[in-house]
Amino acid sequence: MDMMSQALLLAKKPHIIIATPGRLVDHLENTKGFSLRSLKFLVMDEADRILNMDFEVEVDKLLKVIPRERRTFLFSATMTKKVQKLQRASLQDPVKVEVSTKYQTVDQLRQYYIFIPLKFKDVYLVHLLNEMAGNSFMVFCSTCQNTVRTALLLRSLGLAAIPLNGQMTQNKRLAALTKFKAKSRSILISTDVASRGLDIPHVDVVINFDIPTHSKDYIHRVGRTARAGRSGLAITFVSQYDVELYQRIEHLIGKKLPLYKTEENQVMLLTTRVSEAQRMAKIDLKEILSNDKKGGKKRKGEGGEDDDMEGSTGIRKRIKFSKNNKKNKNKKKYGGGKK
Ligand SMILES: Nc1ncnc2c1ncn2[C@@H]1O[C@H](COP(=O)(O)OP(=O)(O)OP(=O)(O)O)[C@@H](O)[C@H]1O
Repeated sequence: MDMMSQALLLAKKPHIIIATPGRLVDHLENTKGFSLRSLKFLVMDEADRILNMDFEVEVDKLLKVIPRERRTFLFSATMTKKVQKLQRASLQDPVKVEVSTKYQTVDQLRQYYIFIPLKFKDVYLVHLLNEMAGNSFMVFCSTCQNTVRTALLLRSLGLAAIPLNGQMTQNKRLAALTKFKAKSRSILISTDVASRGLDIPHVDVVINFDIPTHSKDYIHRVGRTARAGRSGLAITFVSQYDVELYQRIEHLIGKKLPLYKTEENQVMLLTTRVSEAQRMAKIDLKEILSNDKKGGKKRKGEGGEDDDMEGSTGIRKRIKFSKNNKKNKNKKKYGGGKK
C-alpha cells in the first residue's frame, strides 16, 4: 500500500497499527496529524531482529516519540541476551517468559544434515526434490542472486520453483507467495526474508541449501514447517566450508543431527542433466542481470503471468526449455516419488 492510502487510514485513528519500523518513521515524519503520543502498548514481534543494528536508527526515532509510560511486549523464538540491545527497548521491571531455556525445535520436526562437497549441492538438491516429489518445499539461499539462479536451474529441469527475495518489489513478493500458497508452485526458493513469521501450513520440507550464517536463523527457517502440531522435515546442506557454522547450529539447538541417507550412485546419475541446467541457468541469469541494468524494459511478446523471475528492477524472463527438456518436461524423470 502506498503512503497516501496509509495516511488516509491513519487519519481515522485506528486502535492498532501493524507496521515495519521504517514505514512508521516515514509516517511520523511526513504524515500531517499523525503521532504516537497516546500510545499505550508497544509490541515487537521478532523482537531480536527489530532490536538489531539493521533497524537501529528507526527504532531509536520511534522510542523517542512514544510515551515512556507504556507496556512493552517483545516476542521471538530467539531472543538476544545482549543487554545493550535490550536496553534500547527501555523496559521497566521486565518479566521474561520462556517456553524453554534451550532453543528447542518441536518434536514433530525431523531434522537432518547432508555433508557434501560444494560442487555437488545442485545435484543433491535436484535429487531430494525428485525423491520427495509431491511435497511443498521451502529452499533457503544466502543471497538474492542465488535464489534466482537456483529457481532458473530447477525450472529448466521442469520443477515448479519460484524465487522470493528482498530485491523483488512488494507486489512480486506477494505474487510469489500467493502462487506458493495456492500450490501452483511447490518449491519456494528464498532468502532469510522468508525465514520468520510466514505461516504456510502445507510446507512439508525446509531445505537449507546455503547454511544460515547466523545460527539463530536456523531456528526460524526450520520453523516454517511442522507448524501447529503438523510434522515436517528439515535438511541442511553442509559443505566443506560450512563445518564451523554447522557446529554452531548444533550447539545452539543442543543436539547432534543425524545424517540424511542418500544413495550416492543414484544421485550422481543426475550429473549430466544438472550440469546442462546449470549452464542454462547461468546464461539466463546473465540475461536477467544485463536487462536489469538496461532499466527493465519489457521485451516484445512477453507478458502474461510468467513473471516469476523478476529481478530487482522488474525484469521478467521466460525460461527457455531446450528441445530435450521440453520433451521430458512432463515425464517423471528421476524415478522416486516416495514421501
Ligand atoms: N492455540 C492454538 N490452537 C490452534 N492453532 C493455533 C493456536 N495458536 C496458534 N495456532 C496456529 O498455529 C499457526 C502458527 O501460529 P503463529 O504464526 O502465531 O506462530 P508463531 O509462534 O508466531 O510462529 P513464528 O514466530 O515462527 O512465525 C497458525 O496457523 C495459528 O493459527
